[in-house]
Amino acid sequence: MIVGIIGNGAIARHVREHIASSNHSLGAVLLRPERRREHGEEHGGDHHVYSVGELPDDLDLMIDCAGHSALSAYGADILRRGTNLITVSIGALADQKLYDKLQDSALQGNAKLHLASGAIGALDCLQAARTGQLASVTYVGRKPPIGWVGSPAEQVLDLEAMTTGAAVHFEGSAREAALAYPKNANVAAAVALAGLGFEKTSVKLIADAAISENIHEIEAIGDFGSFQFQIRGKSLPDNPRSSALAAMSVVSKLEQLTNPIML
Ligand SMILES: NC(=O)C1=CN([C@@H]2O[C@H](COP(=O)(O)OP(=O)(O)OC[C@H]3O[C@@H](n4cnc5c(N)ncnc54)[C@H](OP(=O)(O)O)[C@@H]3O)[C@@H](O)[C@H]2O)C=CC1
Ligand SMILES: O=C([O-])CC(=O)C(=O)O
Repeated sequence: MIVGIIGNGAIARHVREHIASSNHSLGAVLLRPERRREHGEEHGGDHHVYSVGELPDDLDLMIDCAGHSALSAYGADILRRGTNLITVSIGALADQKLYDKLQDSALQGNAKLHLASGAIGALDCLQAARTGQLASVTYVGRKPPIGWVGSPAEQVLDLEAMTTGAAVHFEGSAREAALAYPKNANVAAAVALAGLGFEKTSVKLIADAAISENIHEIEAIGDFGSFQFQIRGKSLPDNPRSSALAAMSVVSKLEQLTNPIML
């Protein structure tokens, strides 16, 4: 496939490395229009483009690795032009207007928006469990203080001074979490979409000085029984906020779309 990527950050770089060593080829890297000045006007060997209109016609797939504002800015136009899109910015779907717009655009363009599972697992279990009755789903996201820098946690905690202990800085619904923490609570949105929805999924976010990994936990109870899931994810070397598994889940989704037999 000829694949385009939105963004040039930690997740995007991981995905680009995979594409470079696969049978796929990179067709475009979509960056903010402001970046055009830094890179010059030409579309050099880096495949840089600065708007959806500049994307090549022969793209088979776009991958959003750039966060909520990018999905909001480009997602609908990409889907409307008939290009399938993988996104890791799942929390953006907590905005119901954006959700509806993306859905309408996908239908108009006969394209699909594929959600990468991100930094969490067990979403298949939740999806199956919700076809029976799900009584409750709670998600707890725990990161070292540095993982919350730039988030609303800074308004209630002195993250830099936090060298011991753990502190809850958010408790509420998955919708509130996903909208307030666009770089940190995409997992809350994934859990909500797989299970009980944005309102009924309870979320707790914790800064924990005693850990070095991003720990995500789900507890679900329903007609199926109950499960507890915990993952201790290493962060990407160039972004302590983002788990490596989130980038790997994008690669996995790309493979799912191309392999003839896939779980
Ligand atoms: N589903 C999940 O479990 C997870 C999801 N995520 C999501 O993935 C996003 C990216 O993570 P990561 O790669 O670690 O972040 P980085 O900060 O390393 O990179 C973000 C990249 O996106 C670009 N970007 C941001 N906004 C726009 C925009 N409006 N248009 C074009 N480019 C844009 C940035 O460009 P510039 O330098 O110009 O700003 C930068 O290249 C996170 O913000 C988060 O929302 C992250 C981790 C887990
Ligand atoms: O990468 C992670 O560990 C989780 C994350 O940032 C998110 O949910 O947005």
